[in-house]
Amino acid sequence: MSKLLPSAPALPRLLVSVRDAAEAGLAAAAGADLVDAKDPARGALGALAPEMVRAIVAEIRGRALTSAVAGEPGEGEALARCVAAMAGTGVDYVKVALTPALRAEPEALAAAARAAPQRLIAVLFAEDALRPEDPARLAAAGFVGAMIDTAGKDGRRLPDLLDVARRDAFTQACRACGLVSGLAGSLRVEDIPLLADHRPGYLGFRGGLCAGNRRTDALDPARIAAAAAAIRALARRDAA
Ligand SMILES: O=C[C@H](O)COP(=O)(O)O
Repeated sequence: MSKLLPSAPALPRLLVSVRDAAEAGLAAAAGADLVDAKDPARGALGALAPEMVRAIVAEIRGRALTSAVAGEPGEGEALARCVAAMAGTGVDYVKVALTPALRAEPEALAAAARAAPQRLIAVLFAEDALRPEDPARLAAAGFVGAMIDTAGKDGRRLPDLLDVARRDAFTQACRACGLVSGLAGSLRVEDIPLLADHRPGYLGFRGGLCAGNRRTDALDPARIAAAAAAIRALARRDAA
């Protein structure tokens, strides 16, 4: 497994959010490319305690890439602090939510990127205004990736909140400045072919891979395997 996520892969990688080491092992064994540490009981970007993230990294032992959520800091100083705390756990990538106001603060963004060099991914929410200049600003500040997720977790999925043109504009803008892009937001396995057409770096899942589609329930290894198989099937579709 390469240590780096490519910004323009032929096929998207599969990100699965996990809440503990047991789920991390299960997700990697079932086919997750990127095991993402997150507390689903604490909203869209709930951070786990650093000790739990260390346990997840230890469980994975290089079988997959790892990422961890550093939360949703509201202002510049807290941003770098949250990022630094998660970067110290040894994860491959740190994900942090950026409000529209924070996205317009170049110094705070650069300080955050310095706290996790070559490892920081911005999370933008589909409910907020997405500005065409966001990816280039993030790349200039030193971020390596940007993803869109949904904040509300109210049953609406990413395709309900962001139309094809806006999803495509986002992934294209990321590729143009060398950022890894991610798409997530209450996705289901059946969304994979549609969203893969935008050529994102990865597709992110939690609820859609849990029993009953409830993100606070346990991950279902059969659903993770089905998502991994759906991504592999894209290669056959594209070759046909
Ligand atoms: O980072 C990706 C996610 O954890 C998405 O969660 P969700 O599928 O429950 O919206």
